[in-house]
Amino acid sequence: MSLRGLYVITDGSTGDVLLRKVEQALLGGAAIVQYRDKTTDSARREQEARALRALCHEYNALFIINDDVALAKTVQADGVHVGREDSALTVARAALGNTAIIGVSCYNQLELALTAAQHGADYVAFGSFFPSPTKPNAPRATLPLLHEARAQLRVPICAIGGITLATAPALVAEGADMLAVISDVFASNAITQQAGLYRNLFLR
Ligand SMILES: Cc1ncc(COP(=O)(O)OP(=O)(O)O)c(N)n1
Ligand SMILES: Cc1ncsc1CCOP(=O)(O)O
Ligand SMILES: [Mg+2]
Repeated sequence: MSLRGLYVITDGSTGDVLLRKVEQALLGGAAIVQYRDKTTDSARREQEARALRALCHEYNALFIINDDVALAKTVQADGVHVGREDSALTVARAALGNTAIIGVSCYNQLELALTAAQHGADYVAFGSFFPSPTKPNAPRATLPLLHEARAQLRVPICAIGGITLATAPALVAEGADMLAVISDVFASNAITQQAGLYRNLFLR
């Protein structure tokens, strides 16, 4: 299990639909799954997180929780993803320990990524690279930023935001280790096939 490949992020589906969609993405070769649920339904969130963890591990994929360090700890997720509105990296690390994977959003700021890497982030994420149907107001990152980040950083780099199969190859060519995708995988009516096309970008 490595920090490379297709990184799918759940789309707000719940229950059986959520599990079915994620399993389809795993069948297509998703390497990492992030549970992103912005609701406050803590009982459902915990139940879904436990089920997703088990499913991901069946497929040898990593399971990451968005935002919620406490939930990541409760369900023994592989890690957590935090942004500027969330727990600080140091707080997440103290809660989850050294073996947890902690990813940090760096938007379009290389300085944030250099600091995160220095403080022990396991990966950094830049984006949104393209207009995102999921998060239309996200800050915009550019391919030259990604190029410069690749030159300066040794930690794995994740690209996110409005990614499609048309734009994905350029991100990989500029040094993205992971492509984080919501809509272009989960809004597809052939999720497994779509995930497989992303997975193929990482074969070497
Ligand atoms: C892999 C990955 N990269 C970036 C984000 C965005 O995180 P954040 O800025 O905290 O925004 P929300 O996703 O919490 O709305 C992410 N979730 N995953
Ligand atoms: C969470 C997040 N952060 C920046 S863009 C984004 C959403 C990505 O979703 P999509 O792949 O549908 O653009
Ligand atoms: Mg967040």
